[in-house]
Amino acid sequence: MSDVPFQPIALRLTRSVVINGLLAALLLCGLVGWWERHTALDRLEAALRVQGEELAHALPEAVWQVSPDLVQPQLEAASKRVGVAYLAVLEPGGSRPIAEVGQQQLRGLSADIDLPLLREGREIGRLAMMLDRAAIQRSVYEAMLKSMLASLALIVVMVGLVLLLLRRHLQQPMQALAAALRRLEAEDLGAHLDLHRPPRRTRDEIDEVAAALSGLQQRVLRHVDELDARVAERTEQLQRALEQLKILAVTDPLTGCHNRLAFSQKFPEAVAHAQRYERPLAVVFFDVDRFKVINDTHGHPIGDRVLADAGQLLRETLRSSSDWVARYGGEEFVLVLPEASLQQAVDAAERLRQMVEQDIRVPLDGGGSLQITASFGVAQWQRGETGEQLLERADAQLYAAKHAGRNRVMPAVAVIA
Ligand SMILES: Nc1nc2c(ncn2[C@@H]2O[C@H](COP(=O)(O)OP(=O)(O)OP(=O)(O)O)[C@@H](O)[C@H]2O)c(=O)[nH]1
Repeated sequence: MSDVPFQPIALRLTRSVVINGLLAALLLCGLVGWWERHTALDRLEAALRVQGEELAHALPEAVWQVSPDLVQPQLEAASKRVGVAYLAVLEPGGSRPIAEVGQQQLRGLSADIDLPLLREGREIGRLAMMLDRAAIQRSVYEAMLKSMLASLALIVVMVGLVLLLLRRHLQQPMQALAAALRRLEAEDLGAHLDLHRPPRRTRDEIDEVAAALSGLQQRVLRHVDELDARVAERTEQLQRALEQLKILAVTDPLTGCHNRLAFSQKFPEAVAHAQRYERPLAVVFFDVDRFKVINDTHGHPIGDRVLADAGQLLRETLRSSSDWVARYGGEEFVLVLPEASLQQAVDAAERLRQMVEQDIRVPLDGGGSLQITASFGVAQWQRGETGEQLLERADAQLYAAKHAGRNRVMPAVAVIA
């Protein structure tokens, strides 16, 4: 749309007013001229006839006195009238002129106006008048031309006036409206739509358009506000859901401990930290004793409850915020204790062993409750050791604890490299 050249509406309207006005004026002048041409000749002829009659009334006295000095001036005065080609006073009944003005066109022709000159009811001569039709037509055309020029001048004045009014009442307010709309930017849709029009008692279409645009502006603003609020609300919901998802992705749903995925991400970091800063790191394997028997005897729901209680106990009993626990698989958990010496890890495992034995009581359907025990394998990270090797050593200690009768803590002895 912006490729199309701009043309002010006032200019377009003015041009079409000028063209159509000129065409209308030409048509009007043509019609008037045509009408004038037909009637003006008749009117002029009638006027000349009246003048001839007045002359025929005034002349008899001078003719009677046979006084050409009196007749001639009257004929000359009358011949000055436009359209008179020839004027003559003729002898009564004859064609011989007593006095005449103009070219002698009467020879062999009959006069256009032929009036008797009467004295006391007796004809004492005749007044003959020939009309100059070419002069009459010329005067008609001159009158037409003058009226056309006057119409043209009137049209020019009218067009100028229309142009001024269009500029003031249409072009300028429309330009102000366009400028005000251009000022509305995405960041400031609320900018006031002011056309700076002088105060008036009435409203026009431009006021209507401006009012409609203001209404639209308010509705768009309200809609944008609603959208902003909705987006903010949805963003908050999404963020909460995302947080929840993040937690769920790394959490074992049954026990609330880290899951195997979280372990595989966090454990290498713990080992890398211990290696880089040469800090102590210990791991403790935890496994519920004879868990298969529990499942087989009391059913999987009770087995699940045992695992949930064990997981909760492990999570809540961990010493520092840097310690963490993951469900390694089945009924097996692994505790990762950064900054813990072997002894500290053994002490923690022993404390947990006692708590499992004393505190976990899973109520049974038939009455009473189920008491459990757990075995622990403990190992401390040694310089140069990989995470897998550390886990293998702790797992081996768990196996040893099981083998030694369960419900005990078995620490790994340091391996001399
Ligand atoms: N209820 C329940 N049972 C599970 C779950 N994961 C693994 N198990 C069961 O845990 C049992 C593990 O048994 P085993 O590996 O033989 O070990 P155990 O019976 O505890 O014997 P020890 O470890 O030698 O004391 C199997 O019967 C698995 O089916 C679980 O999420 N819920």
